[in-house]
Amino acid sequence: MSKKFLEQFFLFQEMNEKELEEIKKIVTKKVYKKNEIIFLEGDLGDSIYLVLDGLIKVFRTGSTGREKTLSLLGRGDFFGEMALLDDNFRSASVQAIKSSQVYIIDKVKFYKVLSDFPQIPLKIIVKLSQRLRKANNQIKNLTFKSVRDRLEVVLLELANRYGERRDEGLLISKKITHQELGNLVGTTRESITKLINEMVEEKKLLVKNRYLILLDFDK
Ligand SMILES: Nc1ncnc2c1ncn2[C@@H]1O[C@@H]2COP(=O)(O)O[C@H]2[C@H]1O
Repeated sequence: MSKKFLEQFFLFQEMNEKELEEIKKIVTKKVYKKNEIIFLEGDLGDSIYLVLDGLIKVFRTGSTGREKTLSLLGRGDFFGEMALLDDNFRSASVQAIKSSQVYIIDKVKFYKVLSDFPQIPLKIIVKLSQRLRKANNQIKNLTFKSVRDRLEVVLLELANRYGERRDEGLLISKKITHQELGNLVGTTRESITKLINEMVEEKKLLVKNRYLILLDFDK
Protein backbone atom coordinates (compact mmCIF):
# COMPACT_ATOMS: atom_id res chain seq x y z
CA MET A 1 0.00 0.00 0.00
CA SER A 2 1.82 3.13 -1.15
CA LYS A 3 1.58 6.65 0.24
CA LYS A 4 0.25 7.77 -3.13
CA PHE A 5 -2.49 5.17 -2.87
CA LEU A 6 -3.72 6.14 0.60
CA GLU A 7 -3.64 9.80 -0.42
CA GLN A 8 -6.44 9.12 -2.87
CA PHE A 9 -8.81 8.85 0.05
CA PHE A 10 -10.29 12.26 0.73
CA LEU A 11 -9.94 11.60 4.46
CA PHE A 12 -6.18 11.12 4.24
CA GLN A 13 -5.17 13.75 1.71
CA GLU A 14 -2.66 16.23 3.12
CA MET A 15 -1.19 13.67 5.51
CA ASN A 16 2.56 13.22 5.51
CA GLU A 17 4.43 9.93 5.03
CA LYS A 18 4.74 9.23 8.76
CA GLU A 19 1.06 9.85 9.42
CA LEU A 20 0.06 7.59 6.55
CA GLU A 21 2.33 4.89 7.97
CA GLU A 22 0.26 5.04 11.18
CA ILE A 23 -3.00 4.65 9.24
CA LYS A 24 -1.61 1.69 7.27
CA LYS A 25 -1.10 -0.21 10.52
CA ILE A 26 -4.76 -0.12 11.51
CA VAL A 27 -6.63 -1.04 8.32
CA THR A 28 -7.83 -4.54 7.42
CA LYS A 29 -8.45 -5.34 3.77
CA LYS A 30 -11.56 -7.26 2.73
CA VAL A 31 -12.98 -8.31 -0.64
CA TYR A 32 -16.74 -8.53 -1.18
CA LYS A 33 -18.13 -10.57 -4.04
CA LYS A 34 -20.58 -9.17 -6.57
CA ASN A 35 -24.02 -8.77 -4.89
CA GLU A 36 -22.64 -9.54 -1.40
CA ILE A 37 -24.29 -7.58 1.42
CA ILE A 38 -21.72 -5.68 3.49
CA PHE A 39 -24.21 -4.83 6.24
CA LEU A 40 -27.92 -4.19 6.64
CA GLU A 41 -29.88 -1.19 7.85
CA GLY A 42 -30.50 -1.70 11.59
CA ASP A 43 -27.30 -3.70 12.20
CA LEU A 44 -24.98 -2.63 14.97
CA GLY A 45 -22.01 -0.79 13.53
CA ASP A 46 -18.51 -0.83 14.84
CA SER A 47 -16.36 0.02 11.83
CA ILE A 48 -15.84 2.51 9.02
CA TYR A 49 -15.12 1.37 5.46
CA LEU A 50 -12.91 2.92 2.76
CA VAL A 51 -13.54 1.83 -0.83
CA LEU A 52 -10.42 0.64 -2.67
CA ASP A 53 -12.18 -0.35 -5.87
CA GLY A 54 -15.43 -1.74 -7.23
CA LEU A 55 -18.94 -0.36 -7.05
CA ILE A 56 -20.93 -0.23 -3.83
CA LYS A 57 -24.57 0.66 -3.30
CA VAL A 58 -26.05 2.41 -0.25
CA PHE A 59 -29.81 1.80 -0.09
CA ARG A 60 -32.93 1.67 2.05
CA THR A 61 -35.84 -0.72 1.67
CA GLY A 62 -39.47 0.39 2.02
CA SER A 63 -42.22 -1.62 3.74
CA THR A 64 -43.34 -2.98 0.33
CA GLY A 65 -39.82 -4.27 -0.31
CA ARG A 66 -39.01 -1.62 -2.90
CA GLU A 67 -35.49 -0.27 -2.73
CA LYS A 68 -34.29 3.32 -2.98
CA THR A 69 -30.63 3.71 -3.78
CA LEU A 70 -29.19 6.60 -1.81
CA SER A 71 -25.76 6.56 -3.34
CA LEU A 72 -23.28 4.62 -5.47
CA LEU A 73 -19.74 4.59 -4.11
CA GLY A 74 -16.40 3.86 -5.75
CA ARG A 75 -12.65 4.19 -5.24
CA GLY A 76 -11.70 6.75 -2.59
CA ASP A 77 -15.17 6.97 -0.97
CA PHE A 78 -15.95 5.99 2.60
CA PHE A 79 -19.09 4.74 4.37
CA GLY A 80 -20.24 3.45 7.75
CA GLU A 81 -19.13 6.54 9.68
CA MET A 82 -22.63 7.46 10.92
CA ALA A 83 -23.27 4.52 13.26
CA LEU A 84 -19.78 5.04 14.66
CA LEU A 85 -20.27 8.72 15.31
CA ASP A 86 -23.81 8.70 16.73
CA ASP A 87 -23.54 5.27 18.40
CA ASN A 88 -26.69 4.12 16.66
CA PHE A 89 -27.74 1.37 14.24
CA ARG A 90 -26.67 1.39 10.60
CA SER A 91 -28.86 3.99 8.87
CA ALA A 92 -28.88 2.18 5.50
CA SER A 93 -27.91 -1.13 3.91
CA VAL A 94 -24.74 -1.44 1.88
CA GLN A 95 -24.08 -3.98 -0.89
CA ALA A 96 -21.26 -4.61 -3.36
CA ILE A 97 -22.83 -4.49 -6.81
CA LYS A 98 -19.52 -5.48 -8.40
CA SER A 99 -16.65 -7.33 -6.76
CA SER A 100 -15.22 -4.66 -4.42
CA GLN A 101 -12.23 -4.27 -2.14
CA VAL A 102 -12.47 -2.20 1.03
CA TYR A 103 -10.32 -1.21 3.97
CA ILE A 104 -12.01 -1.55 7.34
CA ILE A 105 -11.05 0.42 10.45
CA ASP A 106 -12.67 -0.56 13.73
CA LYS A 107 -14.28 1.95 16.05
CA VAL A 108 -11.64 2.10 18.79
CA LYS A 109 -8.79 2.56 16.30
CA PHE A 110 -10.76 5.09 14.30
CA TYR A 111 -11.45 7.20 17.40
CA LYS A 112 -7.71 7.22 18.07
CA VAL A 113 -7.12 8.44 14.47
CA LEU A 114 -9.76 11.16 14.99
CA SER A 115 -8.03 12.44 18.10
CA ASP A 116 -4.53 12.26 16.56
CA PHE A 117 -5.44 13.94 13.26
CA PRO A 118 -7.76 16.92 13.80
CA GLN A 119 -8.18 17.51 10.05
CA ILE A 120 -10.07 14.18 9.67
CA PRO A 121 -13.18 15.18 11.68
CA LEU A 122 -13.30 18.39 9.62
CA LYS A 123 -13.16 16.39 6.40
CA ILE A 124 -15.96 14.12 7.62
CA ILE A 125 -18.06 17.22 8.31
CA VAL A 126 -17.40 18.46 4.75
CA LYS A 127 -18.55 15.10 3.33
CA LEU A 128 -21.62 14.99 5.57
CA SER A 129 -22.55 18.53 4.44
CA GLN A 130 -22.17 17.55 0.78
CA ARG A 131 -24.29 14.46 1.40
CA LEU A 132 -27.02 16.51 3.12
CA ARG A 133 -26.99 18.97 0.21
CA LYS A 134 -27.43 16.06 -2.21
CA ALA A 135 -30.18 14.50 -0.05
CA ASN A 136 -32.00 17.87 -0.01
CA ASN A 137 -31.79 17.98 -3.80
CA GLN A 138 -33.16 14.45 -3.96
CA ILE A 139 -36.10 15.43 -1.73
CA LYS A 140 -36.80 18.43 -3.98
CA ASN A 141 -36.56 16.30 -7.12
CA LEU A 142 -38.78 13.55 -5.71
CA THR A 143 -41.34 16.16 -4.64
CA PHE A 144 -41.41 18.44 -7.67
CA LYS A 145 -39.89 16.78 -10.72
CA SER A 146 -41.45 14.28 -13.14
CA VAL A 147 -39.99 10.76 -13.37
CA ARG A 148 -38.50 11.65 -16.79
CA ASP A 149 -36.76 14.75 -15.35
CA ARG A 150 -35.47 12.69 -12.41
CA LEU A 151 -34.09 10.07 -14.77
CA GLU A 152 -32.27 12.81 -16.72
CA VAL A 153 -30.78 14.16 -13.46
CA VAL A 154 -29.59 10.66 -12.48
CA LEU A 155 -28.09 10.05 -15.95
CA LEU A 156 -26.25 13.37 -15.79
CA GLU A 157 -24.93 12.54 -12.30
CA LEU A 158 -23.72 9.13 -13.50
CA ALA A 159 -22.15 10.74 -16.58
CA ASN A 160 -20.46 13.32 -14.37
CA ARG A 161 -18.89 10.62 -12.29
CA TYR A 162 -18.31 7.77 -14.74
CA GLY A 163 -18.54 9.55 -18.12
CA GLU A 164 -16.04 8.88 -20.91
CA ARG A 165 -16.10 10.94 -24.11
CA ARG A 166 -16.71 8.93 -27.28
CA ASP A 167 -17.30 10.02 -30.88
CA GLU A 168 -21.04 9.39 -30.45
CA GLY A 169 -21.40 11.19 -27.10
CA LEU A 170 -20.71 10.71 -23.40
CA LEU A 171 -20.54 7.04 -22.41
CA ILE A 172 -21.48 6.03 -18.84
CA SER A 173 -18.65 3.56 -18.24
CA LYS A 174 -20.54 1.44 -15.67
CA LYS A 175 -23.27 -0.97 -16.72
CA ILE A 176 -26.38 -0.01 -14.75
CA THR A 177 -29.50 -2.19 -15.02
CA HIS A 178 -32.96 -0.69 -15.50
CA GLN A 179 -33.85 -1.99 -12.03
CA GLU A 180 -30.85 -0.15 -10.57
CA LEU A 181 -31.77 3.03 -12.45
CA GLY A 182 -35.30 2.66 -11.06
CA ASN A 183 -33.88 2.37 -7.54
CA LEU A 184 -31.81 5.52 -8.08
CA VAL A 185 -34.66 7.49 -9.63
CA GLY A 186 -37.37 6.25 -7.25
CA THR A 187 -39.56 4.43 -9.78
CA THR A 188 -40.16 0.97 -11.24
CA ARG A 189 -37.98 -0.95 -13.70
CA GLU A 190 -40.87 -0.89 -16.20
CA SER A 191 -41.06 2.94 -16.15
CA ILE A 192 -37.32 3.16 -16.74
CA THR A 193 -37.49 0.82 -19.75
CA LYS A 194 -40.31 2.93 -21.21
CA LEU A 195 -38.44 6.21 -20.63
CA ILE A 196 -35.12 4.88 -21.97
CA ASN A 197 -36.90 3.76 -25.16
CA GLU A 198 -38.50 7.22 -25.37
CA MET A 199 -35.08 8.92 -25.03
CA VAL A 200 -33.56 6.57 -27.63
CA GLU A 201 -36.36 7.47 -30.07
CA GLU A 202 -35.75 11.18 -29.39
CA LYS A 203 -32.02 10.59 -30.15
CA LYS A 204 -31.01 11.80 -26.70
CA LEU A 205 -29.61 8.42 -25.72
CA LEU A 206 -27.88 5.48 -27.38
CA VAL A 207 -27.70 1.98 -25.91
CA LYS A 208 -24.63 0.01 -27.01
CA ASN A 209 -23.77 -3.41 -25.50
CA ARG A 210 -25.95 -2.41 -22.53
CA TYR A 211 -23.89 0.77 -21.95
CA LEU A 212 -25.70 4.10 -22.05
CA ILE A 213 -24.36 6.97 -24.18
CA LEU A 214 -25.76 10.49 -23.71
CA LEU A 215 -26.07 12.16 -27.10
CA ASP A 216 -26.94 15.75 -26.25
CA PHE A 217 -25.18 16.07 -22.91
CA ASP A 218 -23.79 19.55 -23.74
CA LYS A 219 -27.35 20.90 -23.46
N1 LIG B 1 -28.04 9.67 1.83
C1 LIG B 1 -26.88 9.02 1.86
N2 LIG B 1 -25.97 9.17 0.86
C2 LIG B 1 -24.80 8.51 0.88
N3 LIG B 1 -24.41 7.67 1.86
C3 LIG B 1 -25.25 7.50 2.89
C4 LIG B 1 -26.52 8.16 2.95
N4 LIG B 1 -27.12 7.79 4.09
C5 LIG B 1 -26.28 6.94 4.71
N5 LIG B 1 -25.15 6.76 4.00
C6 LIG B 1 -23.99 5.90 4.31
O1 LIG B 1 -24.51 4.59 4.53
C7 LIG B 1 -24.03 4.14 5.77
C8 LIG B 1 -24.90 3.14 6.47
O2 LIG B 1 -24.29 2.86 7.72
P1 LIG B 1 -24.00 4.07 8.72
O3 LIG B 1 -25.30 4.61 9.20
O4 LIG B 1 -23.00 3.64 9.73
O5 LIG B 1 -23.27 5.17 7.77
C9 LIG B 1 -23.95 5.43 6.59
C10 LIG B 1 -23.31 6.35 5.61
O6 LIG B 1 -21.92 6.10 5.51
